[in-house]
Parts: sequence; C-alpha cells; structure tokens
Amino acid sequence: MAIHLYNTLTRQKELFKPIEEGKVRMYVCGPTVYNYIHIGNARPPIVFDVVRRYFEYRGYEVNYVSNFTDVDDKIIKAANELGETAPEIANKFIAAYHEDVKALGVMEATCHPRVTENIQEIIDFVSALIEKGYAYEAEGDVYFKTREFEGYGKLSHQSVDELRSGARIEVGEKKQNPLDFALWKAAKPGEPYWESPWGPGRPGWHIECSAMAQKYLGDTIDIHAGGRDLAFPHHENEVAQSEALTGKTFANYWLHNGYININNEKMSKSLGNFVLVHDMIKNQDPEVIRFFMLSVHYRNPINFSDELLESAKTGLERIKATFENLHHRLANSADLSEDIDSWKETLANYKKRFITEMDDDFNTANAISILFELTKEANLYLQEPNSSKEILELFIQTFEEIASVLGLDLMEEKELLDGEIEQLIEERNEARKSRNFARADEIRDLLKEKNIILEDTPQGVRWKRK
Ligand SMILES: Nc1ncnc2c1ncn2[C@@H]1O[C@H](COP(=O)(O)OP(=O)(O)OP(=O)(O)O)[C@@H](O)[C@H]1O
Ligand SMILES: [Zn+2]
Repeated sequence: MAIHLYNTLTRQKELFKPIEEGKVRMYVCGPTVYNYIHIGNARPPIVFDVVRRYFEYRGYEVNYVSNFTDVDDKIIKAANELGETAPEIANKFIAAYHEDVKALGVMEATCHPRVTENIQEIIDFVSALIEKGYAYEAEGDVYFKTREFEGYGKLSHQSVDELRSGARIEVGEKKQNPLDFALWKAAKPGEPYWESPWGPGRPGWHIECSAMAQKYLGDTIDIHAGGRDLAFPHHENEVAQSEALTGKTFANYWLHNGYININNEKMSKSLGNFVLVHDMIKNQDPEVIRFFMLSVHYRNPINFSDELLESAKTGLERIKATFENLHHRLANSADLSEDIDSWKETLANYKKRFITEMDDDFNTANAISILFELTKEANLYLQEPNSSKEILELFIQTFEEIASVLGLDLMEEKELLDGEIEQLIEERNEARKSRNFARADEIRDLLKEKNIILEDTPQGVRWKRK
C-alpha cells in the first residue's frame, strides 16, 4: 500500500504522487487573527499536523506553510472596539494562537507567512492578472473576472449558473458580475492601507493564499488544506487566481476537514456557540482535546459534548497507564528471550495495521482503535508472572511509534491545571475548617511538589507557579 487521500477536487480517494520525489509541499489556510481560536478552529491545525507527521513518518520531507490573515475587516473592527491598532490586535492573537496550538501538540509550521509581510507579492500577482485580462480595476478596487476563468466552480462542483443564482452585488461594490470577487480593496477612512498602482488600499482575502503559496511553495503544490467551509468560495477563488496566472494546476490534492458542531450546528464565532481553546485548557489537559479530535476521521463531523471529551480522557488515561506499567515492569525484568520471534511478529503486525489505516486517507479513528488493542495485548502480557526485557521494550517502542505520529506524548509528566489547583486549595480550606490538619498539610505538600506556591492573604489564599 501507499498513501491514499480523499481529494475534494475529484471526490475520490487517490494515490498520493508527489511533485518531487520524497517531498511534500503543503499549504494549510490559517486563522484570521482577531480573537482566540475555538475548538472548531483547532481542528484543522490538529488534523493536518497529523497528516504532516504521517508523511514524515513515511519518509517524506514536508514543507508545511500556514498563513496568518493579519489584515481584514474583522481585525479592523476588533481594533476599533478595543481601542488598539490592527497590528496590535493581530500580534496579540498570533501569539495566543501559537500558545494554544503548541499546547495541543501541533508542530511549528516550516513557515508562517503573514499577509502584511507579503503585500508587494500580492500587488505583483494582481497586476499580472490585470495584464492577462483576468482582472479589472474599478474606482480603486480590483476584481477577478470569474467568467474569464473556464474552470470556475470545479473544486466545489458547482456550475457557474448555479453559483450566479446565489450571488449578489453588495452596496459599495463596483463589480461587473455578481460572481466576481475583490482582489484589492480601496482604503476606507481610518483603515490600514498600502500604496498600490490602483491607489491606497489592502488585499482582498483570497489573493493572499494564492500569492503566499506561490512564493513559499511554487506554482504547483501537492496538498492544499483547510476546513470544509473554505472550499467555497475561498479555495475556489484561489484556484481561479492561481491557475489563471500560471496556466498550471494550483494544487494536486485538496483536503477539507469536517466541522466541530454543537447540537448539530457548526461551532462558530458568529453563532456564539463556541468554546475557546484558551479557556478550555485551564481545566482540561490539552492532550485530551487532541486525542478526542483524532478519535474521529478528519472528514466526519463531530458533535462536541462533555461526555465525548470525558470518554476520550478515560481512554487516553487507560493507554498511558499501560505504557507506564510497561516502563515500571522493565525496571524489574530479566533477560528472558523466550518467544521473542513470535512477539516480534505480533507487534510488527500492529504497526502494519496502523500503517494500513493511516494510508487510507489518514484514518486516525481506526489507528486509535489499534492503539487500544495494543493496550489490551500489553495488559495481558503484564499479567504473566515473568516478563522479558526485550519484549517489554518492543511493546514500548510500538506504543511510542504510533503515538508520535498522532502527536501524543505518553510519558509526559503532567503539570497541574489551573482548575485542579483551585480545587485543591478549596479542599484544603475545607479540611482546615473541619480541623482535618493532616489532609490540609498533605494538600500543601502536594502543591509544593508541583511547584505551586501558596500565599495566605486577607482576601484568602493566592497561588502562583514557581
Ligand atoms: N466548527 C468548525 N469546525 C471545524 N473547522 C472549523 C470550524 N470553524 C472554523 N473552522 C476552520 O478554522 C479555520 C480558521 O478559520 P478562521 O479563522 O477564518 O475562522 P472562522 O471560519 O472565521 O471561524 P468562525 O466560523 O467561528 O467565524 C478554517 O480552516 C475554518 O475552516
Ligand atoms: Zn487560504
């Protein structure tokens, strides 16, 4: 087998054939940085991080580019509301994004380009589209001429007629055709702007990804990815811009993740039904959130609930407990080498099955089932009175190999979460009130061991990390 992936463009699973032998050029649309990310926004960075890790595991070198949209209406609005500048807002939420996705086990991208650092490339791209007859200027705006691009609609599988019936020309837009979209927007008073051949203005949303993908990865890339809502219009417009300019295929494979829903509705900022990662990880181990996301295939929807999260937590704890037990037993095991060949085969078989599942459009849900089976197998082995060092090591290695592709650290020494600390302090207060000083001291010692310092103040107990 080799890696197969489901391509939105062809609506089929296809064999992965890289442009360049042994290399993957991958572009994942990143966030608009005007707020903290919610659990839904965290799905693309997590699932495509696993796609990247899996390619690396299979020996590919991955050039992974993920942008930041750091100039946009929403950012300007947030800046005005908070009395800060747009770059201040963008910088603050870029830092928050890095912090949140790092906690979720996401590897740094090879490159994280920002729109504001690529304005010249965008202007050049737009100028070239005008020169080729694919775009036109109208009173300081520039629009893409969709009817000039023959394949318009091919990615989202819609005909131009269907699309036209749903499109409108909004007030203030100067486009000739409802399906045309802005490549460049003339500056309105009080907005950030850059000088351009069409006067002061800023880029439209779609052009940034075409320009940055080309700059950092070349005219044709292997994989382009993002959430399902990006397929239309964002990715459709990217295809139009890039292919109109170069005459080449823009991306060979298009991957789209399904939604995280709440009560079967897409989690989104506009609906207000979201949970921020930033808040959630105060009380929940971020690795549990990652494990929870990966326990469903990336293209399927997930109906988010506390019960599902709780069951992911229990599952992950079960795997970790077994992994720890293997280590513990290793310290007290002899060098018995009976049966080693048959164990080698058994464990190699787990790896093989893991690869088969991941080769099949990155089926992390089935990969996790295999990890549970491996846990069961290890528990059975641990019940035997004697254990061989070599076999324990084989088990550990198999666990580690699978877990590292999924981005899980089974050995990690956990820090206490804010919520857990507060709960312990509360319990200590109660213990003191009921004169159970032994328990109160025990909690104080436990917190001390975890580097939490308590300070008694007239307002109550305060805590900080050492
Ligand atoms: N509920 C969700 N489930 C899965 N992916 C999502 C969800 N909501 C947004 N995404 C994805 O998150 C990424 C970041 O998107 P972006 O910062 O533009 O947020 P957004 O789509 O504006 O969010 P919202 O819909 O909450 O306004 C995109 O790839 C988008 O498809
Ligand atoms: Zn994009």
